Amino acid sequence: MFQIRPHFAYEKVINWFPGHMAKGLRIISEKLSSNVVRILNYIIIIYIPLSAINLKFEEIAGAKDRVIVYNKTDLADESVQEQIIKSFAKYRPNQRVIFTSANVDKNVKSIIKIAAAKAKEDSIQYSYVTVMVVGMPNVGKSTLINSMRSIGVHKGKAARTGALPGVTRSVAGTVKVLENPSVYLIDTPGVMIPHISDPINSLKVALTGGIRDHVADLEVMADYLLWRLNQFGNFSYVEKFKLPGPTDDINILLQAIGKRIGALQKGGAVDLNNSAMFFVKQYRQGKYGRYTLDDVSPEGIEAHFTQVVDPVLSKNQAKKLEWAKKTEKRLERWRKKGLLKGKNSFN
Ligand SMILES: Nc1nc2c(ncn2[C@@H]2O[C@H](COP(=O)(O)OP(=O)(O)OP(=O)(O)O)[C@@H](O)[C@H]2O)c(=O)[nH]1
Repeated sequence: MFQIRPHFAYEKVINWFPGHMAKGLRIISEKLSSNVVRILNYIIIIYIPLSAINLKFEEIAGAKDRVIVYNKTDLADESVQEQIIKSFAKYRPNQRVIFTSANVDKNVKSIIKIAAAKAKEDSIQYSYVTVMVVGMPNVGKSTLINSMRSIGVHKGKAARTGALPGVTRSVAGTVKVLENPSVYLIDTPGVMIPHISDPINSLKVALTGGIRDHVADLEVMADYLLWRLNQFGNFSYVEKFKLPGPTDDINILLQAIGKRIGALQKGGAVDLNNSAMFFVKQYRQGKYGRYTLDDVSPEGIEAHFTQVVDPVLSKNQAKKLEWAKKTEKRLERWRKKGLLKGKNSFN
């Protein structure tokens, strides 16, 4: 009889934080702390609205004016948007949230309007506004920049896009997206969460395309996807791959997929990795419906903000304060010894 596993057992954490991301994060942080960037466009992929919040961005953004852009709305459950708006109103009342499908220019104009309003707000002090676009890999940053440019100044592509995560590898120059008032954008490399602590969250990020597939295990991703589809009561894979009925066994499904698409090895055995890749890619293209993988019930969101986001941010804040105090003490010692002139310059 068909039964779904009560829990998905997975203990490994998939972490992907290559050197270009660490460097990108450093430069993003420097530019943000200068006055060059006045708005931060923080893009999150909608089908993991909570797991994809990169607390590193939250931390370095500080009080900078920001717009949270949930992109790829064409691939996720639309009813989730209302829940997200409510939760931001409660936990982040100063942050604006916008839902876009950058690949078809949907709702992109709203972001240009926000930037234009900011430029007009203090036009005496500034003659233009610069918006930095940040987000995890593959969320659609470059696509959004191209879309804003096409809508705002009717010009073609400025940023390279690609289906693989990690296409943009360095912080680029500025791209003009509006003439009057002048609005510029800065594209940045996708920066992954430096250390994802929850194994299932890391699996979700990999499944939705944020981590290069060779770093994660495609068969495990496919297994998790199957388990979630079964949970949602979505058995469309049965007909698609001519199975006798639903299954909770990824091997049965991958065998069927391999035979159907001809993913076979030399001796005729099914190539499980290629079959898994086919299944996962189809999901990423929205071929299994529009599902959100995080728990976005009011309780789920509340738990995320109060038990995950806020404790991590306040812990990091406390660490920073402690570090600042230690530095001040050290400088004071050096000043007493006569090693420092004035506030903190050396003799
Ligand atoms: N379905 C859908 N696909 C999108 C959307 N926006 C972008 N994409 C696709 O997502 C993939 C990644 O887009 P990019 O714009 O290259 O993403 P990025 O965030 O710049 O990627 P990195 O260079 O890895 O940081 C591309 O295949 C885009 O066509 C969207 O709103 N909906």
